[in-house]
Amino acid sequence: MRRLILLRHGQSVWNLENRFTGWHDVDLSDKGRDEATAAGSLMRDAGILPDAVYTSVLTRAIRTGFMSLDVLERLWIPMVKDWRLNERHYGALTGLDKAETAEQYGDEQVHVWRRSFATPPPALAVDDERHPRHDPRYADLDPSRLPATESLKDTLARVLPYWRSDLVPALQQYPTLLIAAHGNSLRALVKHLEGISDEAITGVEIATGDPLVYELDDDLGVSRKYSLRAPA
Ligand SMILES: O=C(O)[C@H](O)COP(=O)(O)O
Repeated sequence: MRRLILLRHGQSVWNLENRFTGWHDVDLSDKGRDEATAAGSLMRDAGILPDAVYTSVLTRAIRTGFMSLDVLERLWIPMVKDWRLNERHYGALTGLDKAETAEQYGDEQVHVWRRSFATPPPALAVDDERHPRHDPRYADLDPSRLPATESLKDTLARVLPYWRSDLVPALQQYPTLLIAAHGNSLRALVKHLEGISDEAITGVEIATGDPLVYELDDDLGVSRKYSLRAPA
């Protein structure tokens, strides 16, 4: 049996401030750090010990993976960081207050931007300092691959090739694989793993700091799924 643990990072400072975050690199809040440590304790208490961790290139996910492994005394396992596990890019909404944006554009429009499958938020201009072309961590990537905004569909379109090229081989190598990532990059993975429709995925939420365990058969089909914070 293979095990995949999906872990959304703990609360970030911008989650706390209710701001659209996306690819902005904000760190964990104090509560988020506690959640990351608690996620490690949940894995330890369940006897679920990751053999490798895959994460994004954003501090809140990296630190969540690191802090949970620290509890497990497994900081020595391989840690792979890849931009394709980043949060969905929030485009021109990046940094805005979610409640103020809802007052300006209406709850319905903001809900469409946040949860519709295929409608992306307004895009960033290339010369906007928030555009990933200005961030040195993406300097080695062909600029045409860098998003100026993303819907969940766009996020899936970068996560899925990475699943096939890197995560599936990693699962074949490591019996228990931890992915420490983000609400929407994980929703994209969950959609694929569970075969959730474009409509139904709009209602799927992933809690911060709650390790979701997928037990997978040899063909990587899901045989069982449970949350470590609220086991069924
Ligand atoms: O990027 C963000 O702002 C959050 O991490 C996820 O936001 P959402 O709940 O609006 O998808």
